[in-house]
Amino acid sequence: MSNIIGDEKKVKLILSDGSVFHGRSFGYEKPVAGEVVFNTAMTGYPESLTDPSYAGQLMVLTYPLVGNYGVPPFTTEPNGLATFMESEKIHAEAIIVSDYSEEYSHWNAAESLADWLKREQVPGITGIDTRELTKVLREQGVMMGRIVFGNEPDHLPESSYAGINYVDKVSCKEIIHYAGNKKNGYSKDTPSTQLKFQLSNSGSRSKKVVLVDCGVKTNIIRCLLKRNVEVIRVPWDYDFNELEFDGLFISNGPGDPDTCDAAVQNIRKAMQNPKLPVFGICMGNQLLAKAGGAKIYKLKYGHRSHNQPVRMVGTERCFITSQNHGYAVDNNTLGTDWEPLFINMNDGSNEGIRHKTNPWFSAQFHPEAASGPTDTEFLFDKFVNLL
Ligand SMILES: NC(=O)CC[C@H](N)C(=O)O
Repeated sequence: MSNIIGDEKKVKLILSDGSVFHGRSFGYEKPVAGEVVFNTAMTGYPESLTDPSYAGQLMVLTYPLVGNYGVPPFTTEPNGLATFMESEKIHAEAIIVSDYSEEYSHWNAAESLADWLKREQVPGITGIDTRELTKVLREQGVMMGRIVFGNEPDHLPESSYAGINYVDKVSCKEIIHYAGNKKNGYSKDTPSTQLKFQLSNSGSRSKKVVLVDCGVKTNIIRCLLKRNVEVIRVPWDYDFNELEFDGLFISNGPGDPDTCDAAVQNIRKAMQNPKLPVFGICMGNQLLAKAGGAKIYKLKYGHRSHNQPVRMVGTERCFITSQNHGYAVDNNTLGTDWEPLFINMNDGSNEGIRHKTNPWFSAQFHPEAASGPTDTEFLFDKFVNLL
């Protein structure tokens, strides 16, 4: 076996404030730049790397040991969805870890993280003091960074994150239909969740949901399909209003929601029907809020982890949630017809909104998890029950 440490090339992470972190390469070697963000989850690197919401970002994992359970095989279900990944490829620009483990062991592992990164041409760097790096990002806020190999010059072309429409880069390019899947079983709504909307009919025809694909994670589609709805996945800027459908879902997606005006206009048009059920997740929360007239701002260092506590407004119910976002809805700009649905218990920021009378709601966190806790999956039941 080759000595991976011996073969590793020296590599530098250079932050836009001038700080430099030295490490070693274990993935593909090409210089990259992106927004440096940290994720404090202890597991889930295959899901996070393939989450399209990480496009344009260099992902720092604060959990020190990474790679020890390898990477699952890339297989697809009959409907074309990836079985174990959140999309068909790695979307993060790079992964930055403290202690990469070349040795791996897991019943479902097909290859090492290093081999996967090399095949997908994504850099991975190890030996980085990720505690120190995270302290810098927490104190100064997220910033741009570059990864430079060996003796290459320190300067890559200028790059930025804000203002770039990453959604357009990762959204599907044409409409994709998925039939609902009765077989997987439809879990009934939890009566105790206290998120009450009037239930509409529950006829036998399977309901159609338009899914605005801003960079949708596989498990969101799966969570809808297993509740036996038909999903019509449309490109982020497609005007779906001419289609025949029973509910609107707005997906997660990378980057700055202020670059997604076309989607906001289409959502606003759909909201002319006050009875249409609408549910959004993450970027979907931000776009629904924008369609309702609210404003978005950028958090200092975002929420990326498996243990973000949120409280359902008007109740004492708290949930531990999976999150990945850098922007947030400004609660103070919500119109009088809207109210916060969830609040983050660490920093008080918005974690979801609801309309006071119409069946429109959204979550800033990820009820579909993948990876992370599944405690809020009942929100899909709420949505499907409204159809
Ligand atoms: N996961 C997401 O949908 C991210 C939403 C948005 N791009 C943000 O960073 O805030």
